[in-house]
Amino acid sequence: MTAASAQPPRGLAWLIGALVAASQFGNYYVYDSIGPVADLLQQQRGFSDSQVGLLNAIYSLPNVVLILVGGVLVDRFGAARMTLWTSLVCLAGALLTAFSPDFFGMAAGRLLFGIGAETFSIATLAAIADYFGGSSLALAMGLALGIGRLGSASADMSPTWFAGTYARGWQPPLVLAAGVAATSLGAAAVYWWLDRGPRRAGLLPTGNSAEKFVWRDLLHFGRAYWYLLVLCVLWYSVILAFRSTFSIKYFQHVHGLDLATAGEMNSYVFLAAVFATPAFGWLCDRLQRYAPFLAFGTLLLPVALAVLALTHWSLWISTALIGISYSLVPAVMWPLASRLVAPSRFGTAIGLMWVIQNAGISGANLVAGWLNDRAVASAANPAGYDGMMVFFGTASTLGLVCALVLWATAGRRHHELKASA
Ligand SMILES: N[C@@H](Cc1c[nH]cn1)C(=O)NCC(=O)O
Repeated sequence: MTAASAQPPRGLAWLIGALVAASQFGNYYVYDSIGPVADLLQQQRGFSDSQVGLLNAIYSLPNVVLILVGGVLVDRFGAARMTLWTSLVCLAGALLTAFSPDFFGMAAGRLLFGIGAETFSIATLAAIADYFGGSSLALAMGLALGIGRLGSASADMSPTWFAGTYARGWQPPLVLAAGVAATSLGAAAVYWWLDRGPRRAGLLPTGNSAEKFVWRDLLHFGRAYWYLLVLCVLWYSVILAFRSTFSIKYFQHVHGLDLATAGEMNSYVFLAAVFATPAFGWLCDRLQRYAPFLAFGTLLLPVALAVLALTHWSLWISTALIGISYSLVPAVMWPLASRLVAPSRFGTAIGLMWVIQNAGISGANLVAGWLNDRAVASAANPAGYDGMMVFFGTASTLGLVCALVLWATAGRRHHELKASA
């Protein structure tokens, strides 16, 4: 992840960026492949909401510990090798999910996928940092994140694009997801192969240069970092448990949409993020204001949930609000994190945030599934979803409080944020 003094050729850097983004597309497609089949899994395999929630929760579960190890491995073995290895693990997980005969096999597949996918995401960030040491770094990261969102949107649109696949039941869509994971592996393999040249030429770090991980480092982060961490946990837990697991079903059962329309509605959030995430990042960099944008993006989430749960307004309104939130918060959060901690601690800081974030996402999926099952939520009993919406509304409002405290205590200007770190 360290910058080399001589840079690889620009053309090669953008080619590697494109390959990494293509690989990230597959990773996010598989991540979001459960939501569109949630209803089919219930109808055809008799899964409960808790079981559906567990299929996404179990993705996050191993990362409660492993993501710190993953970061160290990326530093040790290099981004290219880790991107390749972890995309292989992701493919194995996607195949196991699609072809396993029972729930436990599927859950094991999602577990395996989760083990690969989060470290894969760190490796892709490291890959971009390797090739874009200069001024295009935020743009390149924003673009890779944006293409990843396109993968999420494609998974949600797949009931429309591949209606025949869904008509044949729960399994063919998951086999399709495994196919997408295979293309992700292919892109990672080409990246690994291309990367050998500049690495051997000494234009990139060769790996094996990991700084020793010191637990004491964690205590040196300032107050603002901890507010950001709690905000990260609450906001991602709600947005991922809702948008990636339960929203399609919620739209079907509470707002009367069919599967294809519900998937399409959900996908617009991700589609907006494809373009808006890099654009918002560029804007925040230009204006050098982070905390107010973060507070605004965070505010939109509980507002959108309230609109969904308490009104009969057009679903376009809540979709637009969540779309802006989903684009704005990540575009600001990661650059802001880099301003809150010393550069030498950035990996540790992100690793720690993701450890707790994964615990939160996992817990939110389990709690929401349990609340729905307890209230027997279904198309015949849409009020059964009220508990889940209160839970998500409360958590996202607490996230907003963290964003406001962060803004009030440390966030007037980015240099003040730096001073508070
Ligand atoms: N740790 C990941 C969690 C995630 C998000 N989508 C799939 N997994 C993360 O925070 N990534 C950054 C992001 O905004 O996607």
